[in-house]
Amino acid sequence: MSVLTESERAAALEGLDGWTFDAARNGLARRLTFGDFGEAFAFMTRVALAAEKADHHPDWSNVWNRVDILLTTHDAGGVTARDVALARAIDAIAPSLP
Ligand SMILES: C[C@H](O)[C@H](O)[C@H]1CNC2=NC(N)=NC(=O)C2=N1
Repeated sequence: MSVLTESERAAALEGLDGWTFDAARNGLARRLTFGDFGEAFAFMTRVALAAEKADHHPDWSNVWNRVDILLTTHDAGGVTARDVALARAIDAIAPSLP
């Protein structure tokens, strides 16, 4: 899996919801805020299942109702189509939460 070019990455970002490119960490970043910890963790559980199924995993952290996600492909050293696919899956999960 090869790292996307700058223009491929920019095009991918246009189709995503609330993601930016974090140049310092070389990944796609999104922060989500929920009503409380339970909602945040329910979201993380669903993302974890999708990530495991795809064998592609987020770098992320959670503080109470906030989840910070960074998607990068460690094996390739940057953003690949696998990160874009996982970002899409996360976007599909996020709005379906109560
Ligand atoms: C062996 C296995 O396919 C790899 O280690 C996978 C697992 N999940 C992964 N997740 C991410 N984000 N990057 C990877 O390079 C990666 N590699």
